[in-house]
Amino acid sequence: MPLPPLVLSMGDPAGVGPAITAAAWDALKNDSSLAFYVIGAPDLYSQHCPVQEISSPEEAAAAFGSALPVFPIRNLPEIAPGKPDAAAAPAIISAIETGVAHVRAGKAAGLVTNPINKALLYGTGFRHPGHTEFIAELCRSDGAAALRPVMMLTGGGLRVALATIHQSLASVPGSLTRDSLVELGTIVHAALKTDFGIPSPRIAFSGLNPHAGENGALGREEIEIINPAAETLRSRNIDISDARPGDTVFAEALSGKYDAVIAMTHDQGLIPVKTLDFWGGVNMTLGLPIVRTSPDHGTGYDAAAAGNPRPDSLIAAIKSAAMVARNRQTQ
Ligand SMILES: NC(=O)c1ccc[n+]([C@@H]2O[C@H](COP(=O)([O-])OP(=O)(O)OC[C@H]3O[C@@H](n4cnc5c(N)ncnc54)[C@H](O)[C@@H]3O)[C@@H](O)[C@H]2O)c1
Ligand SMILES: N[C@H](C(=O)O)[C@H](O)COP(=O)(O)O
Repeated sequence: MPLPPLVLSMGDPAGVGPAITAAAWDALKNDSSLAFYVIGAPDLYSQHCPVQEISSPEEAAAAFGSALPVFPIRNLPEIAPGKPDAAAAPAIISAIETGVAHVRAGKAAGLVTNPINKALLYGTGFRHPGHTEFIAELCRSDGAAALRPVMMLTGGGLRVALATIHQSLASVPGSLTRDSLVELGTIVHAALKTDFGIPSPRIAFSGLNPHAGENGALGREEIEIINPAAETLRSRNIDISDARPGDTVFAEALSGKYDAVIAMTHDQGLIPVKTLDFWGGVNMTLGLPIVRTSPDHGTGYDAAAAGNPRPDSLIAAIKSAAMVARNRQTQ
């Protein structure tokens, strides 16, 4: 059965989002299997490419070959590229909310988010650390327990999931628990099978401390938290390593030993992916009932102001969302 189109959220209108969305449409417009529409203000896109306003997602597929389908947002003040403005915050948030609602209603196959400036949104009272946590909250059904969203970055031959996401480095050791790592390993294992089609995934835990703690001499989180979590997961038939040294585990994964690495901190996990493949990197959220991906870069205000920012990572995110949606459909 053909899937519905993907939906893109506008992101920060002063960032690279509008230009890379138009450029991605231009690159993909002849491939109906990657059809998408964007929720945003039509004027943001019409300066870059032909645009067709749509009043429902069902109109997107027919329009896609000749114009960028735009599901319009009307409450956006005029914004110049490279000049962030907090007045755009309600429209930025509403584009994400509407995108999630469309996917949950089955009108779109997955959500691809354009970058937002987190500090700008925090300043207007936005209380979620990023898309990842906000979208998990939007996906929570009334009265249900909170979902555990998992950030995974792919690129450069790596898949890297994060044990901790948007939090200070100082708070990381205190928030690592055995139960939380068991839950995380279970979600990553299920996603590798379902979303990536890997029948028998092999996963590595990275250590937190240098040399994975050097038998406890350089830190005890490996002995007391990470390795016991790995043991529990192995007892449930999940192929996962004890904590591997963080400086070599990514080279081991690149050599083919692991299908994914679980990193303990945001930068430990994202530095290898963004360094190896900034333009092909994709950020995706595992553990949700909807498909969600994003480029691996941020708002890139300087690139937006200079004009012609690169759409490569957004294109990779669109292709990844389509792949995951297809894989989920065939389960
Ligand atoms: N998915 C997201 O929403 C997301 C992801 C990462 C960062 N951010 C946000 O982005 C903001 C800026 O973060 P940052 O400066 O650390 O990272 P950034 O990715 O925006 O910029 C890093 C460098 O890459 C360049 N760049 C980024 N995208 C580009 C593109 N498409 N074409 C050409 N050059 C590009 C920038 O000009 C800059 O030199 C922060 O507010 C952060 O919260 C959002
Ligand atoms: N941590 C991500 C990165 O650095 O690429 C980024 O901030 C995006 O996070 P959300 O998808 O939660 O907005």
